Amino acid sequence: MPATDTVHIHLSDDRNYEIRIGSGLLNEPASWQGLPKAAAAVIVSNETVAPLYAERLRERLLAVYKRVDLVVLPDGEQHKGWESLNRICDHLLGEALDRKTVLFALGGGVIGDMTGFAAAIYMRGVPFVQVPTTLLAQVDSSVGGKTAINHPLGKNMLGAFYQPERVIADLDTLDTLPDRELRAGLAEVIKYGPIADAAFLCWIEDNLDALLSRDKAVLGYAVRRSCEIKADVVGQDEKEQGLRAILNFGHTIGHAIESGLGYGEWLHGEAVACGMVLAADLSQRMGLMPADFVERLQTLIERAGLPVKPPRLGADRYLQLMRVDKKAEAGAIRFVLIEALGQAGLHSVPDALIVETLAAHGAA
Ligand SMILES: NC(=O)c1ccc[n+]([C@@H]2O[C@H](COP(=O)([O-])OP(=O)(O)OC[C@H]3O[C@@H](n4cnc5c(N)ncnc54)[C@H](O)[C@@H]3O)[C@@H](O)[C@H]2O)c1
Ligand SMILES: O=C(O)C(=O)C[C@@H](O)[C@H](O)[C@H](O)COP(=O)(O)O
Ligand SMILES: [Zn+2]
Repeated sequence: MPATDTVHIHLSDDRNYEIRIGSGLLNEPASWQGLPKAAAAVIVSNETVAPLYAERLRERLLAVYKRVDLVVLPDGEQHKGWESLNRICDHLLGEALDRKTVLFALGGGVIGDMTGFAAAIYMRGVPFVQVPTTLLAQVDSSVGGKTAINHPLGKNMLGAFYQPERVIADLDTLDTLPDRELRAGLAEVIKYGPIADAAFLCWIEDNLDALLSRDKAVLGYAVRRSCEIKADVVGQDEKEQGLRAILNFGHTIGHAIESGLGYGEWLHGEAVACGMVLAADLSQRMGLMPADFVERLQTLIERAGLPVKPPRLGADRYLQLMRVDKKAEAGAIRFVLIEALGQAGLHSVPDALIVETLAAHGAA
């Protein structure tokens, strides 16, 4: 049996679940035992991931379920919308699959978010399991139950909070991940340092080269520590009434970049990386953090091969895009700012200061 790290996420009403992390977990029969009983399972994946891992997963699931279907969606952030969601629902309804059917999201965050949303709405809710195959999905999107699709006017604007039954993060699936996607995943790993764990930020700085060269033990620790931090935050504030917003550090500008450019041109992790640099700068301009913090974070993000210079969409366009951010209230844009290393909070920022910051970074 492969070495497995298990992180527990504690939620109200006995909805706790496990995040299992390790090499070879896809092949491990125990990964798929003890899930809700059902006649059928459906693997949802995409054109890139399905040929790599779907057959292996299907074989394992056939030991548990009489029937295992596969729905293969087109690949890409631009396909995280109604059409793909309908494809999943069309299959479930077309095959008359019952409300016990278990969905398995096999892929990155795009597949995970859409499969979770389909699970939330099909017959008002069927169980689902996250099988994340990107670094980003293993450290972030598979955990915590945010499910969604994009709308042309805003990122993740249609969705539900709906928790998976279990998360199975097989580190071996990262072997086939393109370098650009690995770096994008590192953006969300880096995020956890400034918002929640100063020591983890130092660890990332010290281990960045090993992460980039895909040292399995180092990657495993990054996944585990990230999941621990996220599980702790989500356990305290599942539906983002307050604390959970810290996980959105870098996302106010990040999401504006993604939707402003049309989904898919910048990867989510790339947009978040750049958004974190600007949010760090805003933290300084608001008098919360010293200038050397901004330099430190920017240096790390650059070392990770991630972008730090935002696209020049113009200040008005950025403001327009950010006013539909889910954290905005009564038209006021709110940012997650760093208050001390390892501590963050939600702050209203005057438009003039946002414009000044955008201009300083060549975005306006
Ligand atoms: N729900 C959440 O809490 C949460 C958190 C962070 C991000 N997200 C969402 O996640 C999405 C980004 O996720 P992502 O970065 O995983 O992108 P992604 O799902 O688009 O996957 C990235 C690319 O890698 C490919 N891929 C996946 N696994 C692979 C593997 N093992 N080998 C080779 N190729 C592989 C995919 O086909 C895709 O081309 C965004 O939509 C973002 O909004 C959600
Ligand atoms: O889990 C969360 O909460 C997060 O904010 C994690 C983010 O990395 C993620 O991109 C999330 O989907 C953004 O949430 P949204 O509510 O701003 O759409
Ligand atoms: Zn994110």
